[in-house]
Amino acid sequence: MSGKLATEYSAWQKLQHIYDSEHSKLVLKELFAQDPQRFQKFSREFVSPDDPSVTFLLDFSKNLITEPILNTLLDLIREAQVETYRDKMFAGEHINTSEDRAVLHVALRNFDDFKISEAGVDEVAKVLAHIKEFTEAVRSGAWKGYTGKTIKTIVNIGIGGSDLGPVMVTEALKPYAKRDLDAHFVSNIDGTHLAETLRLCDPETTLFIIASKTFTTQETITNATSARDWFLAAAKDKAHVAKHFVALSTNTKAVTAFGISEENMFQFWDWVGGRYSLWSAIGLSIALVIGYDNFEQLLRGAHGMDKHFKTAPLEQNLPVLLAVLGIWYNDFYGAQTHVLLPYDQYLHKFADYFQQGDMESNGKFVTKDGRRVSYQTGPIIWGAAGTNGQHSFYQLLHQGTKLVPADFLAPATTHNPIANSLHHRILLSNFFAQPEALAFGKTEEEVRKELGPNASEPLVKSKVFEGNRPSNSIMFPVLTPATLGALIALYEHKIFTQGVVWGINSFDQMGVELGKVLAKNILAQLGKPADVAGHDSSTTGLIHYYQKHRKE
Ligand SMILES: O=P(O)(O)OC[C@H]1O[C@@](O)(CO)[C@@H](O)[C@@H]1O
Repeated sequence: MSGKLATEYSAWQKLQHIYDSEHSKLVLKELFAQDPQRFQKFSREFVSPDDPSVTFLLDFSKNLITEPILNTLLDLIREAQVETYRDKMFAGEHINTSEDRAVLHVALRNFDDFKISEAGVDEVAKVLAHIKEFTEAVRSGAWKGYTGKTIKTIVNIGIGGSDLGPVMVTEALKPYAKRDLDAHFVSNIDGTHLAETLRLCDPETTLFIIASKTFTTQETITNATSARDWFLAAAKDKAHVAKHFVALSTNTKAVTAFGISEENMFQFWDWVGGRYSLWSAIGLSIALVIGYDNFEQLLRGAHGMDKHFKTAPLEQNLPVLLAVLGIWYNDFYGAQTHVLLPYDQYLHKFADYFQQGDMESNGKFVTKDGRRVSYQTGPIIWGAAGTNGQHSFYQLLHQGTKLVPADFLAPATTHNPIANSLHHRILLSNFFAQPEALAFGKTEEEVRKELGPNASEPLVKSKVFEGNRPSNSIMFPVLTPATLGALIALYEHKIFTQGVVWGINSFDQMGVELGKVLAKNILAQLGKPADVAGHDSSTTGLIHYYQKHRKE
Protein backbone atom coordinates (compact mmCIF):
# COMPACT_ATOMS: atom_id res chain seq x y z
CA MET A 1 0.00 0.00 0.00
CA SER A 2 1.77 3.11 -1.18
CA GLY A 3 0.12 5.30 1.51
CA LYS A 4 -1.89 6.96 -1.22
CA LEU A 5 -5.59 7.61 -1.30
CA ALA A 6 -7.01 5.42 -4.05
CA THR A 7 -8.03 8.51 -6.01
CA GLU A 8 -4.37 9.54 -6.20
CA TYR A 9 -3.49 6.59 -8.41
CA SER A 10 -3.21 7.51 -12.08
CA ALA A 11 -5.03 4.28 -12.99
CA TRP A 12 -7.94 5.35 -10.76
CA GLN A 13 -8.07 8.72 -12.47
CA LYS A 14 -7.97 7.00 -15.87
CA LEU A 15 -10.82 4.71 -14.80
CA GLN A 16 -12.83 7.74 -13.75
CA HIS A 17 -12.29 9.25 -17.18
CA ILE A 18 -13.23 5.98 -18.89
CA TYR A 19 -16.35 5.70 -16.78
CA ASP A 20 -17.37 9.32 -17.43
CA SER A 21 -16.85 9.04 -21.18
CA GLU A 22 -17.82 5.43 -21.86
CA HIS A 23 -20.15 3.94 -19.27
CA SER A 24 -23.29 4.91 -21.18
CA LYS A 25 -21.95 3.04 -24.21
CA LEU A 26 -21.27 -0.19 -22.35
CA VAL A 27 -24.25 -2.35 -23.30
CA LEU A 28 -23.89 -6.07 -22.65
CA LYS A 29 -26.19 -7.02 -25.50
CA GLU A 30 -23.94 -5.11 -27.90
CA LEU A 31 -20.69 -6.26 -26.32
CA PHE A 32 -21.73 -9.89 -26.78
CA ALA A 33 -22.97 -9.28 -30.32
CA GLN A 34 -19.69 -7.62 -31.26
CA ASP A 35 -17.53 -10.42 -29.92
CA PRO A 36 -18.56 -14.09 -30.21
CA GLN A 37 -15.47 -14.93 -28.15
CA ARG A 38 -16.54 -12.78 -25.18
CA PHE A 39 -17.26 -15.74 -22.93
CA GLN A 40 -13.88 -17.28 -23.75
CA LYS A 41 -12.10 -13.96 -23.17
CA PHE A 42 -13.77 -13.23 -19.85
CA SER A 43 -13.88 -16.58 -18.12
CA ARG A 44 -11.18 -18.40 -16.19
CA GLU A 45 -10.95 -21.99 -14.98
CA PHE A 46 -9.33 -22.47 -11.58
CA VAL A 47 -7.62 -25.83 -11.07
CA SER A 48 -5.97 -26.27 -7.70
CA PRO A 49 -2.24 -26.73 -8.04
CA ASP A 50 -2.53 -29.38 -5.32
CA ASP A 51 -5.58 -31.31 -6.46
CA PRO A 52 -7.05 -31.22 -9.99
CA SER A 53 -10.42 -32.32 -8.61
CA VAL A 54 -10.64 -28.90 -6.93
CA THR A 55 -11.70 -26.84 -9.88
CA PHE A 56 -14.22 -24.19 -10.76
CA LEU A 57 -15.15 -21.88 -13.59
CA LEU A 58 -15.40 -18.12 -13.14
CA ASP A 59 -17.47 -16.56 -15.90
CA PHE A 60 -17.14 -12.78 -15.61
CA SER A 61 -18.22 -12.03 -19.21
CA LYS A 62 -21.53 -10.53 -18.08
CA ASN A 63 -19.71 -7.55 -16.59
CA LEU A 64 -19.72 -3.99 -17.88
CA ILE A 65 -16.13 -4.17 -19.05
CA THR A 66 -14.00 -4.24 -22.15
CA GLU A 67 -10.43 -5.46 -22.41
CA PRO A 68 -9.04 -1.89 -22.09
CA ILE A 69 -11.15 -1.37 -18.95
CA LEU A 70 -10.01 -4.65 -17.44
CA ASN A 71 -6.40 -3.82 -18.25
CA THR A 72 -6.75 -0.42 -16.57
CA LEU A 73 -8.30 -2.07 -13.53
CA LEU A 74 -5.31 -4.38 -13.37
CA ASP A 75 -3.02 -1.35 -13.72
CA LEU A 76 -4.68 -0.07 -10.56
CA ILE A 77 -3.71 -3.30 -8.79
CA ARG A 78 -0.11 -2.80 -9.91
CA GLU A 79 -0.02 0.84 -8.88
CA ALA A 80 -1.45 0.00 -5.44
CA GLN A 81 1.31 -2.60 -5.06
CA VAL A 82 -1.17 -5.34 -4.20
CA GLU A 83 1.32 -8.10 -5.01
CA THR A 84 3.92 -6.53 -2.72
CA TYR A 85 1.40 -6.39 0.10
CA ARG A 86 0.25 -9.90 -0.63
CA ASP A 87 3.81 -11.12 -0.23
CA LYS A 88 4.14 -9.16 3.02
CA MET A 89 1.02 -10.90 4.34
CA PHE A 90 2.29 -14.36 3.40
CA ALA A 91 5.67 -13.55 4.94
CA GLY A 92 4.10 -12.68 8.29
CA GLU A 93 4.81 -8.96 8.25
CA HIS A 94 2.63 -6.96 10.64
CA ILE A 95 0.32 -5.50 8.02
CA ASN A 96 -2.40 -5.11 10.63
CA THR A 97 -0.69 -1.90 11.62
CA SER A 98 -3.17 -0.55 14.17
CA GLU A 99 -2.79 -3.70 16.30
CA ASP A 100 0.81 -4.41 15.26
CA ARG A 101 -0.11 -7.93 14.22
CA ALA A 102 0.60 -10.26 11.36
CA VAL A 103 -2.30 -11.52 9.28
CA LEU A 104 -1.68 -15.21 8.84
CA HIS A 105 -4.83 -17.21 8.32
CA VAL A 106 -2.86 -18.67 5.38
CA ALA A 107 -0.45 -20.18 7.93
CA LEU A 108 -3.29 -22.28 9.33
CA ARG A 109 -3.49 -24.20 6.06
CA ASN A 110 0.14 -23.98 4.98
CA PHE A 111 0.84 -27.51 3.82
CA ASP A 112 3.67 -26.39 1.60
CA ASP A 113 5.50 -24.51 4.28
CA PHE A 114 5.50 -20.99 2.91
CA LYS A 115 8.41 -19.53 4.88
CA ILE A 116 6.63 -17.62 7.63
CA SER A 117 8.43 -16.19 10.67
CA GLU A 118 5.92 -15.45 13.42
CA ALA A 119 5.50 -16.80 16.94
CA GLY A 120 3.00 -19.62 17.00
CA VAL A 121 3.17 -20.55 13.35
CA ASP A 122 5.33 -23.57 14.22
CA GLU A 123 2.63 -24.73 16.66
CA VAL A 124 -0.17 -25.01 14.08
CA ALA A 125 0.59 -28.66 13.39
CA LYS A 126 0.46 -29.46 17.10
CA VAL A 127 -2.98 -27.89 17.46
CA LEU A 128 -4.21 -29.73 14.37
CA ALA A 129 -2.94 -32.98 15.91
CA HIS A 130 -4.83 -32.16 19.12
CA ILE A 131 -7.98 -31.45 17.08
CA LYS A 132 -7.56 -34.75 15.24
CA GLU A 133 -7.03 -36.74 18.44
CA PHE A 134 -9.95 -35.10 20.27
CA THR A 135 -12.46 -35.25 17.43
CA GLU A 136 -11.65 -38.91 16.76
CA ALA A 137 -12.14 -39.69 20.47
CA VAL A 138 -15.54 -37.97 20.55
CA ARG A 139 -16.75 -39.38 17.23
CA SER A 140 -15.61 -42.92 18.08
CA GLY A 141 -17.30 -42.85 21.48
CA ALA A 142 -14.03 -43.20 23.32
CA TRP A 143 -14.64 -39.81 24.96
CA LYS A 144 -17.25 -40.34 27.67
CA GLY A 145 -19.38 -37.94 29.67
CA TYR A 146 -19.60 -37.89 33.48
CA THR A 147 -22.05 -40.82 33.56
CA GLY A 148 -20.04 -42.88 31.08
CA LYS A 149 -22.21 -42.12 28.07
CA THR A 150 -20.84 -41.05 24.69
CA ILE A 151 -21.30 -37.53 23.33
CA LYS A 152 -24.41 -37.16 21.17
CA THR A 153 -24.67 -33.38 21.01
CA ILE A 154 -22.19 -30.56 20.62
CA VAL A 155 -23.02 -26.93 21.38
CA ASN A 156 -20.65 -24.30 20.03
CA ILE A 157 -20.97 -21.10 22.06
CA GLY A 158 -19.40 -18.18 20.22
CA ILE A 159 -20.33 -15.13 18.15
CA GLY A 160 -19.07 -13.36 15.03
CA GLY A 161 -16.04 -15.13 13.64
CA SER A 162 -16.32 -17.69 16.45
CA ASP A 163 -19.72 -18.71 15.13
CA LEU A 164 -20.37 -17.73 11.53
CA GLY A 165 -17.60 -19.81 9.97
CA PRO A 166 -18.47 -23.04 11.80
CA VAL A 167 -22.18 -22.48 11.09
CA MET A 168 -21.66 -21.82 7.39
CA VAL A 169 -19.23 -24.70 6.86
CA THR A 170 -21.16 -27.32 8.83
CA GLU A 171 -24.26 -26.37 6.85
CA ALA A 172 -22.37 -26.41 3.54
CA LEU A 173 -20.76 -29.78 4.22
CA LYS A 174 -23.75 -31.54 5.73
CA PRO A 175 -23.37 -34.41 3.22
CA TYR A 176 -20.10 -35.20 5.02
CA ALA A 177 -21.56 -34.96 8.53
CA LYS A 178 -21.74 -37.69 11.16
CA ARG A 179 -25.51 -37.80 11.20
CA ASP A 180 -25.86 -39.14 14.74
CA LEU A 181 -23.95 -36.20 16.23
CA ASP A 182 -26.23 -33.18 16.67
CA ALA A 183 -24.52 -29.79 16.36
CA HIS A 184 -25.99 -26.57 17.70
CA PHE A 185 -24.61 -23.04 17.63
CA VAL A 186 -25.47 -20.49 20.30
CA SER A 187 -24.31 -16.94 19.63
CA ASN A 188 -26.88 -14.34 20.68
CA ILE A 189 -26.91 -12.98 24.25
CA ASP A 190 -30.72 -13.15 23.98
CA GLY A 191 -31.49 -15.88 26.52
CA THR A 192 -33.83 -17.40 23.98
CA HIS A 193 -30.90 -18.67 21.95
CA LEU A 194 -29.38 -20.69 24.79
CA ALA A 195 -32.71 -21.64 26.38
CA GLU A 196 -34.13 -23.07 23.17
CA THR A 197 -30.91 -24.98 22.52
CA LEU A 198 -30.66 -26.45 26.00
CA ARG A 199 -34.18 -27.85 25.57
CA LEU A 200 -32.57 -30.15 23.00
CA CYS A 201 -29.66 -31.21 25.20
CA ASP A 202 -29.00 -33.93 27.76
CA PRO A 203 -26.27 -32.87 30.21
CA GLU A 204 -24.91 -36.43 30.24
CA THR A 205 -24.25 -36.50 26.48
CA THR A 206 -23.60 -32.88 25.57
CA LEU A 207 -20.21 -31.29 24.85
CA PHE A 208 -19.97 -27.49 25.09
CA ILE A 209 -17.37 -25.73 22.94
CA ILE A 210 -16.63 -22.23 24.21
CA ALA A 211 -15.25 -20.45 21.15
CA SER A 212 -13.76 -17.03 21.73
CA LYS A 213 -10.49 -15.59 20.49
CA THR A 214 -10.34 -13.07 23.35
CA PHE A 215 -12.40 -15.08 25.84
CA THR A 216 -13.80 -11.73 27.01
CA THR A 217 -16.75 -11.29 24.65
CA GLN A 218 -19.72 -10.52 26.88
CA GLU A 219 -22.25 -12.58 24.94
CA THR A 220 -20.05 -15.66 24.81
CA ILE A 221 -18.85 -15.62 28.42
CA THR A 222 -22.38 -14.99 29.70
CA ASN A 223 -23.76 -17.83 27.57
CA ALA A 224 -20.89 -20.10 28.62
CA THR A 225 -21.49 -19.34 32.30
CA SER A 226 -25.20 -20.06 32.00
CA ALA A 227 -24.48 -23.26 30.11
CA ARG A 228 -22.07 -24.35 32.84
CA ASP A 229 -24.67 -23.55 35.51
CA TRP A 230 -27.23 -25.60 33.60
CA PHE A 231 -24.79 -28.49 33.34
CA LEU A 232 -23.76 -28.37 37.02
CA ALA A 233 -27.39 -28.28 38.11
CA ALA A 234 -27.49 -31.85 36.82
CA ALA A 235 -23.91 -33.02 37.23
CA LYS A 236 -23.36 -31.30 40.60
CA ASP A 237 -19.58 -31.99 40.79
CA LYS A 238 -17.35 -29.31 39.18
CA ALA A 239 -14.88 -32.05 38.33
CA HIS A 240 -17.31 -33.18 35.62
CA VAL A 241 -16.91 -29.89 33.71
CA ALA A 242 -13.69 -31.25 32.21
CA LYS A 243 -15.62 -33.94 30.35
CA HIS A 244 -18.19 -31.59 28.86
CA PHE A 245 -16.47 -28.22 28.26
CA VAL A 246 -13.60 -27.34 25.94
CA ALA A 247 -12.33 -23.91 24.92
CA LEU A 248 -11.02 -22.43 21.69
CA SER A 249 -9.04 -19.27 22.37
CA THR A 250 -5.82 -17.28 22.39
CA ASN A 251 -6.34 -16.41 26.07
CA THR A 252 -5.16 -19.29 28.26
CA LYS A 253 -5.42 -17.22 31.46
CA ALA A 254 -9.08 -16.42 30.92
CA VAL A 255 -9.88 -19.98 29.85
CA THR A 256 -8.42 -21.54 32.99
CA ALA A 257 -10.03 -18.83 35.15
CA PHE A 258 -13.38 -19.87 33.66
CA GLY A 259 -12.71 -23.42 34.85
CA ILE A 260 -11.64 -25.16 31.67
CA SER A 261 -8.36 -26.98 31.97
CA GLU A 262 -5.51 -26.14 29.61
CA GLU A 263 -5.50 -29.66 28.21
CA ASN A 264 -9.11 -29.04 27.13
CA MET A 265 -8.13 -25.84 25.37
CA PHE A 266 -7.36 -25.58 21.66
CA GLN A 267 -5.11 -22.60 21.11
CA PHE A 268 -4.77 -20.13 18.33
CA TRP A 269 -2.93 -16.85 17.98
CA ASP A 270 -3.43 -13.09 17.69
CA TRP A 271 -2.45 -13.21 14.02
CA VAL A 272 -5.68 -15.08 13.29
CA GLY A 273 -8.43 -12.54 12.72
CA GLY A 274 -11.81 -13.58 14.11
CA ARG A 275 -13.47 -13.43 10.70
CA TYR A 276 -10.61 -15.49 9.26
CA SER A 277 -10.50 -18.10 12.03
CA LEU A 278 -12.55 -21.09 10.88
CA TRP A 279 -9.28 -22.70 9.72
CA SER A 280 -7.95 -22.52 13.30
CA ALA A 281 -9.08 -24.16 16.52
CA ILE A 282 -12.34 -22.26 15.96
CA GLY A 283 -13.00 -24.98 13.38
CA LEU A 284 -13.20 -27.67 16.07
CA SER A 285 -16.97 -27.98 15.68
CA ILE A 286 -16.46 -28.41 11.93
CA ALA A 287 -13.96 -31.22 12.49
CA LEU A 288 -16.33 -32.85 14.98
CA VAL A 289 -19.21 -32.75 12.52
CA ILE A 290 -17.44 -33.73 9.27
CA GLY A 291 -14.43 -35.55 10.70
CA TYR A 292 -10.82 -34.48 10.83
CA ASP A 293 -9.92 -35.80 7.37
CA ASN A 294 -12.63 -33.69 5.72
CA PHE A 295 -11.59 -30.70 7.82
CA GLU A 296 -8.07 -31.13 6.51
CA GLN A 297 -9.46 -31.29 2.96
CA LEU A 298 -11.15 -27.95 3.63
CA LEU A 299 -7.79 -26.52 4.67
CA ARG A 300 -6.04 -28.04 1.67
CA GLY A 301 -8.61 -26.58 -0.70
CA ALA A 302 -7.94 -23.13 0.73
CA HIS A 303 -4.20 -23.69 0.47
CA GLY A 304 -4.52 -24.41 -3.23
CA MET A 305 -6.24 -21.05 -3.67
CA ASP A 306 -3.54 -19.40 -1.54
CA LYS A 307 -0.92 -20.69 -3.95
CA HIS A 308 -2.96 -19.49 -6.91
CA PHE A 309 -3.36 -16.02 -5.35
CA LYS A 310 0.34 -15.93 -4.55
CA THR A 311 1.59 -16.92 -7.98
CA ALA A 312 -0.97 -16.40 -10.76
CA PRO A 313 -0.41 -13.43 -13.06
CA LEU A 314 -2.94 -10.67 -12.40
CA GLU A 315 -5.01 -11.29 -15.53
CA GLN A 316 -5.38 -14.96 -14.48
CA ASN A 317 -5.70 -14.30 -10.76
CA LEU A 318 -9.27 -15.01 -9.69
CA PRO A 319 -9.29 -13.10 -6.37
CA VAL A 320 -7.81 -10.11 -8.19
CA LEU A 321 -10.39 -10.32 -10.97
CA LEU A 322 -13.29 -10.44 -8.49
CA ALA A 323 -11.70 -7.58 -6.56
CA VAL A 324 -11.31 -5.21 -9.51
CA LEU A 325 -14.80 -5.95 -10.82
CA GLY A 326 -16.16 -5.10 -7.38
CA ILE A 327 -14.18 -1.84 -7.31
CA TRP A 328 -15.45 -0.92 -10.78
CA TYR A 329 -19.08 -1.00 -9.59
CA ASN A 330 -18.49 0.14 -6.01
CA ASP A 331 -16.32 3.14 -6.81
CA PHE A 332 -17.26 4.17 -10.33
CA TYR A 333 -20.81 2.92 -10.93
CA GLY A 334 -21.89 3.87 -7.43
CA ALA A 335 -23.20 0.45 -6.47
CA GLN A 336 -23.64 0.36 -2.70
CA THR A 337 -24.08 -3.40 -2.28
CA HIS A 338 -22.96 -6.71 -3.67
CA VAL A 339 -25.24 -9.74 -3.60
CA LEU A 340 -24.10 -13.36 -3.21
CA LEU A 341 -26.51 -15.89 -4.69
CA PRO A 342 -25.52 -19.53 -4.16
CA TYR A 343 -27.81 -21.90 -6.06
CA ASP A 344 -27.17 -24.61 -3.50
CA GLN A 345 -29.23 -24.95 -0.33
CA TYR A 346 -26.18 -26.20 1.52
CA LEU A 347 -24.61 -22.75 0.94
CA HIS A 348 -27.57 -20.87 2.43
CA LYS A 349 -25.29 -19.29 5.05
CA PHE A 350 -22.58 -18.26 2.57
CA ALA A 351 -23.72 -14.63 2.33
CA ASP A 352 -24.20 -14.37 6.10
CA TYR A 353 -20.61 -15.48 6.55
CA PHE A 354 -19.22 -12.92 4.18
CA GLN A 355 -21.26 -10.15 5.71
CA GLN A 356 -18.74 -10.25 8.53
CA GLY A 357 -15.85 -11.32 6.31
CA ASP A 358 -16.21 -8.38 3.94
CA MET A 359 -18.00 -5.69 5.91
CA GLU A 360 -15.94 -6.03 9.11
CA SER A 361 -12.78 -6.03 6.99
CA ASN A 362 -13.52 -3.17 4.61
CA GLY A 363 -16.29 -1.15 6.24
CA LYS A 364 -13.84 1.64 7.06
CA PHE A 365 -13.50 5.35 6.29
CA VAL A 366 -9.92 6.00 7.36
CA THR A 367 -6.78 4.79 5.60
CA LYS A 368 -3.94 2.99 7.39
CA ASP A 369 -2.12 6.29 7.71
CA GLY A 370 -5.12 8.06 9.18
CA ARG A 371 -6.53 9.91 6.21
CA ARG A 372 -10.29 10.07 5.66
CA VAL A 373 -11.15 8.48 2.35
CA SER A 374 -12.99 10.48 -0.30
CA TYR A 375 -14.36 7.41 -2.05
CA GLN A 376 -16.47 4.33 -1.30
CA THR A 377 -14.83 1.47 0.54
CA GLY A 378 -16.46 -1.83 1.54
CA PRO A 379 -19.79 -2.71 -0.08
CA ILE A 380 -22.84 -3.99 1.79
CA ILE A 381 -22.84 -7.73 1.38
CA TRP A 382 -26.11 -9.61 1.32
CA GLY A 383 -27.74 -12.56 -0.35
CA ALA A 384 -29.72 -15.77 -0.12
CA ALA A 385 -29.79 -19.22 -1.62
CA GLY A 386 -31.37 -19.56 -5.04
CA THR A 387 -34.14 -20.02 -6.00
CA ASN A 388 -35.57 -18.53 -2.77
CA GLY A 389 -34.16 -15.08 -3.51
CA GLN A 390 -36.16 -15.02 -6.74
CA HIS A 391 -39.35 -15.01 -4.72
CA SER A 392 -38.10 -12.35 -2.36
CA PHE A 393 -35.87 -9.57 -3.76
CA TYR A 394 -35.21 -10.31 -7.43
CA GLN A 395 -37.88 -7.78 -8.42
CA LEU A 396 -35.47 -5.09 -7.28
CA LEU A 397 -32.52 -6.78 -8.95
CA HIS A 398 -34.33 -6.83 -12.29
CA GLN A 399 -36.40 -3.64 -12.26
CA GLY A 400 -35.21 -1.60 -9.31
CA THR A 401 -33.39 1.72 -9.59
CA LYS A 402 -30.24 0.41 -7.94
CA LEU A 403 -27.30 -1.33 -9.56
CA VAL A 404 -26.61 -4.53 -7.59
CA PRO A 405 -23.69 -6.55 -8.92
CA ALA A 406 -24.33 -10.24 -8.30
CA ASP A 407 -22.26 -13.37 -7.84
CA PHE A 408 -24.08 -16.56 -8.78
CA LEU A 409 -22.60 -19.86 -7.59
CA ALA A 410 -23.69 -23.42 -8.32
CA PRO A 411 -22.49 -27.04 -8.38
CA ALA A 412 -22.91 -28.96 -11.63
CA THR A 413 -23.80 -32.01 -9.56
CA THR A 414 -26.02 -32.14 -6.52
CA HIS A 415 -25.54 -34.33 -3.46
CA ASN A 416 -29.27 -35.07 -3.61
CA PRO A 417 -30.29 -36.22 -7.12
CA ILE A 418 -33.87 -36.88 -6.09
CA ALA A 419 -36.55 -37.36 -8.76
CA ASN A 420 -33.81 -38.40 -11.15
CA SER A 421 -32.13 -34.99 -10.60
CA LEU A 422 -35.21 -33.13 -11.84
CA HIS A 423 -34.94 -30.75 -8.88
CA HIS A 424 -31.31 -30.00 -9.71
CA ARG A 425 -32.09 -29.38 -13.37
CA ILE A 426 -34.80 -26.93 -12.40
CA LEU A 427 -32.44 -25.24 -9.93
CA LEU A 428 -29.71 -24.90 -12.54
CA SER A 429 -32.12 -23.70 -15.23
CA ASN A 430 -32.78 -20.76 -12.93
CA PHE A 431 -29.07 -20.35 -12.17
CA PHE A 432 -28.46 -19.95 -15.90
CA ALA A 433 -31.56 -17.86 -16.65
CA GLN A 434 -31.30 -15.18 -13.97
CA PRO A 435 -27.93 -13.73 -15.06
CA GLU A 436 -29.16 -13.89 -18.67
CA ALA A 437 -32.29 -11.91 -17.78
CA LEU A 438 -30.28 -9.42 -15.73
CA ALA A 439 -27.80 -8.90 -18.55
CA PHE A 440 -30.05 -8.78 -21.59
CA GLY A 441 -33.51 -7.92 -20.27
CA LYS A 442 -36.59 -7.55 -22.43
CA THR A 443 -37.17 -4.59 -24.74
CA GLU A 444 -40.31 -2.53 -25.04
CA GLU A 445 -40.71 -3.87 -28.56
CA GLU A 446 -40.63 -7.45 -27.29
CA VAL A 447 -43.17 -6.55 -24.61
CA ARG A 448 -45.52 -4.94 -27.12
CA LYS A 449 -45.27 -7.98 -29.35
CA GLU A 450 -46.12 -10.17 -26.39
CA LEU A 451 -49.02 -8.07 -25.08
CA GLY A 452 -50.58 -7.13 -28.41
CA PRO A 453 -51.84 -3.74 -29.65
CA ASN A 454 -54.44 -3.15 -26.96
CA ALA A 455 -52.06 -3.22 -24.03
CA SER A 456 -52.03 0.00 -22.01
CA GLU A 457 -48.89 2.08 -22.06
CA PRO A 458 -48.32 1.76 -18.30
CA LEU A 459 -48.62 -2.01 -18.52
CA VAL A 460 -46.11 -2.14 -21.38
CA LYS A 461 -43.68 0.08 -19.52
CA SER A 462 -43.98 -2.02 -16.34
CA LYS A 463 -42.97 -5.15 -18.20
CA VAL A 464 -39.79 -3.79 -19.73
CA PHE A 465 -36.51 -5.18 -18.36
CA GLU A 466 -33.71 -2.72 -19.12
CA GLY A 467 -31.09 -5.39 -18.48
CA ASN A 468 -27.41 -4.44 -18.53
CA ARG A 469 -27.16 -5.59 -14.94
CA PRO A 470 -23.80 -7.29 -14.31
CA SER A 471 -23.03 -10.61 -12.70
CA ASN A 472 -20.34 -13.20 -12.17
CA SER A 473 -21.13 -16.90 -12.39
CA ILE A 474 -19.05 -19.49 -10.57
CA MET A 475 -19.63 -23.18 -11.26
CA PHE A 476 -17.88 -26.19 -9.76
CA PRO A 477 -18.35 -29.95 -10.32
CA VAL A 478 -19.66 -30.71 -6.80
CA LEU A 479 -19.43 -29.03 -3.37
CA THR A 480 -16.69 -30.90 -1.54
CA PRO A 481 -14.70 -29.80 1.54
CA ALA A 482 -11.73 -28.86 -0.64
CA THR A 483 -13.84 -26.94 -3.15
CA LEU A 484 -15.52 -25.02 -0.33
CA GLY A 485 -12.12 -24.22 1.12
CA ALA A 486 -10.96 -22.84 -2.20
CA LEU A 487 -14.13 -20.76 -2.61
CA ILE A 488 -13.83 -19.23 0.86
CA ALA A 489 -10.17 -18.40 0.29
CA LEU A 490 -11.08 -16.88 -3.08
CA TYR A 491 -13.34 -14.36 -1.35
CA GLU A 492 -10.87 -13.79 1.52
CA HIS A 493 -8.21 -12.76 -0.97
CA LYS A 494 -10.69 -10.63 -2.95
CA ILE A 495 -11.40 -8.72 0.26
CA PHE A 496 -7.68 -8.37 0.97
CA THR A 497 -7.04 -7.03 -2.52
CA GLN A 498 -9.80 -4.43 -2.32
CA GLY A 499 -8.56 -3.26 1.08
CA VAL A 500 -5.08 -2.67 -0.29
CA VAL A 501 -6.43 -0.57 -3.18
CA TRP A 502 -8.56 1.49 -0.78
CA GLY A 503 -5.56 1.99 1.52
CA ILE A 504 -7.43 0.73 4.60
CA ASN A 505 -6.56 -1.78 7.30
CA SER A 506 -8.80 -4.74 6.53
CA PHE A 507 -7.76 -6.57 9.69
CA ASP A 508 -8.77 -4.52 12.71
CA GLN A 509 -12.34 -3.76 13.81
CA MET A 510 -12.36 -0.56 15.82
CA GLY A 511 -15.96 0.06 14.76
CA VAL A 512 -17.36 -2.67 16.97
CA GLU A 513 -16.07 -1.18 20.22
CA LEU A 514 -18.14 1.98 20.92
CA GLY A 515 -21.48 0.17 21.06
CA LYS A 516 -20.08 -2.36 23.50
CA VAL A 517 -18.84 0.36 25.86
CA LEU A 518 -22.14 2.28 25.76
CA ALA A 519 -24.07 -0.95 26.36
CA LYS A 520 -22.00 -1.79 29.44
CA ASN A 521 -22.71 1.72 30.79
CA ILE A 522 -26.45 1.36 30.15
CA LEU A 523 -26.58 -2.15 31.61
CA ALA A 524 -25.68 -0.62 34.99
CA GLN A 525 -28.58 1.88 34.69
CA LEU A 526 -31.47 -0.43 33.83
CA GLY A 527 -32.70 -0.87 37.43
CA LYS A 528 -34.96 2.15 37.91
CA PRO A 529 -35.68 5.51 36.23
CA ALA A 530 -33.52 7.37 38.73
CA ASP A 531 -30.55 5.26 37.64
CA VAL A 532 -30.72 6.55 34.06
CA ALA A 533 -28.30 9.41 33.48
CA GLY A 534 -26.12 11.00 30.87
CA HIS A 535 -28.13 10.16 27.78
CA ASP A 536 -30.06 12.00 25.08
CA SER A 537 -33.85 12.18 25.47
CA SER A 538 -34.38 9.32 23.01
CA THR A 539 -32.18 6.81 24.79
CA THR A 540 -33.53 7.97 28.14
CA GLY A 541 -37.13 7.70 26.93
CA LEU A 542 -36.62 4.21 25.54
CA ILE A 543 -35.02 2.96 28.76
CA HIS A 544 -37.84 4.46 30.82
CA TYR A 545 -40.41 2.71 28.58
CA TYR A 546 -38.62 -0.60 29.23
CA GLN A 547 -38.53 0.05 32.97
CA LYS A 548 -42.25 0.85 32.96
CA HIS A 549 -43.36 -2.14 30.91
CA ARG A 550 -40.96 -4.98 31.74
CA LYS A 551 -42.44 -7.92 33.54
CA GLU A 552 -39.35 -9.94 34.54
O1 LIG B 1 -13.92 -14.61 19.24
P1 LIG B 1 -14.20 -13.45 20.14
O2 LIG B 1 -12.97 -12.84 20.73
O3 LIG B 1 -15.22 -13.83 21.18
O4 LIG B 1 -14.84 -12.28 19.22
C1 LIG B 1 -16.06 -12.55 18.60
C2 LIG B 1 -16.32 -11.49 17.55
O5 LIG B 1 -16.43 -10.19 18.13
C3 LIG B 1 -16.00 -9.21 17.20
O6 LIG B 1 -17.04 -8.35 16.95
C4 LIG B 1 -14.82 -8.44 17.79
O7 LIG B 1 -15.24 -7.91 19.03
C5 LIG B 1 -15.58 -9.98 15.95
O8 LIG B 1 -14.53 -9.37 15.27
C6 LIG B 1 -15.24 -11.32 16.50
O9 LIG B 1 -15.26 -12.33 15.51
